[in-house]
Amino acid sequence: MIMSTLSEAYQDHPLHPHHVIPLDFDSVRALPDTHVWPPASHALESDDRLSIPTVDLTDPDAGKLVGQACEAWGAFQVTNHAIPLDLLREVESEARRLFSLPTEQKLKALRSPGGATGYGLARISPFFNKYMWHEGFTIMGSSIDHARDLWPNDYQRFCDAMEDYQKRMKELAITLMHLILKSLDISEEERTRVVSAGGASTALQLNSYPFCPDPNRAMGLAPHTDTSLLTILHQSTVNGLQIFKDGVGWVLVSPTNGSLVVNVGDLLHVLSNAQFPNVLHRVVLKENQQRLSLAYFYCLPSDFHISPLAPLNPTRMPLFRSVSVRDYIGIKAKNLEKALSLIRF
Ligand SMILES: C=C1C[C@]23C[C@@]1(O)CC[C@H]2[C@@]12CCC[C@@](C)(C(=O)O1)[C@H]2[C@@H]3C(=O)O
Ligand SMILES: O=C(O)CCC(=O)C(=O)O
Ligand SMILES: [Fe+2]
Repeated sequence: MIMSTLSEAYQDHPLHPHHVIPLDFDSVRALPDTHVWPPASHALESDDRLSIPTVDLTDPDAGKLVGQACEAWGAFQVTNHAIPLDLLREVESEARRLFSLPTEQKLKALRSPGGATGYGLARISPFFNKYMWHEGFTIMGSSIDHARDLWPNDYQRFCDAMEDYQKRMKELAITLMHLILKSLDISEEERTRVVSAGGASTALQLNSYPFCPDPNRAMGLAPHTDTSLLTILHQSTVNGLQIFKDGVGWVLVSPTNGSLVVNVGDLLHVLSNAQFPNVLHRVVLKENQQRLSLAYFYCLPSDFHISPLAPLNPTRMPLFRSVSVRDYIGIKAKNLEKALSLIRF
């Protein structure tokens, strides 16, 4: 069976170049009005009682703990995940090398309006009337074409690091997906059908939040949910990621050395019949330094039809109609966070 790639699903929804081309961050001395946001509502400092759970993947109870975290928070951190610290450092350093290039050089790898990969603003940009203080670089599989445009004589190091990282992240995503679906009592056959389809449809997003002259009035990444099944996030040492918990508000997710943040995305929310919240999150700029993050999205191919998986807990009635990933991406490209309500019965 030929799985259709995720990038095909974005071709039908081209963005206006204004929503692709980032600001020339090097040349700005003051925050332009186009980038001024109303003050972000305050977030609670996380402490042991009020932070996403941390799960040690070598814990014999890891499956149960991961299931509980998905249900209560739609997010958790993992430790002992077997991703070498050196690899995390290497990829972060290559990402830093990329974003440190002069703007005109980065624009050589600009994402095309209907494209999915390359340098540019976040896809959610058109839904907001102000621009985010953010630049991203999206990779799906090989990064060689864009890397060659950026560094004609020195692209191999970048490509090797990104390839190695995606390979290791895929293994971790598969492990996590099996644990999570098992916690929902999904049969092994059904788990394998979903998880192996996902392997063909992944993306790695390098995020940079450049040094900002007025961080309290800017927005790093506006509140959003990820479209993925799950997202595995590595954040550099700079604070900024916050997640929204119903009844509590915005909670800071502080970077802890070597642990990775896992978010439930829209697709897993649907498969779980809304048992797992697709976590709303944002990035604020509070600190006076550049922030980097690496987000690995484990998705499903665009011809995959998503609907709640049996057995259906807790209601035993499916809450969503079946829709292809391609159609869901189309609905989200037009409606953003209202997309899920449009596929709900
Ligand atoms: C697979 C993907 C998820 C993503 C769109 C993309 O094609 C690659 C970029 C991803 C990203 C990263 C920043 C936040 C986000 C909402 C966005 O605008 O681009 C996500 C997209 C998503 O989850 O829908
Ligand atoms: O930078 C971060 O911490 C979050 C990034 C993110 O939410 C994303 O890439 O979807
Ligand atoms: Fe995100």
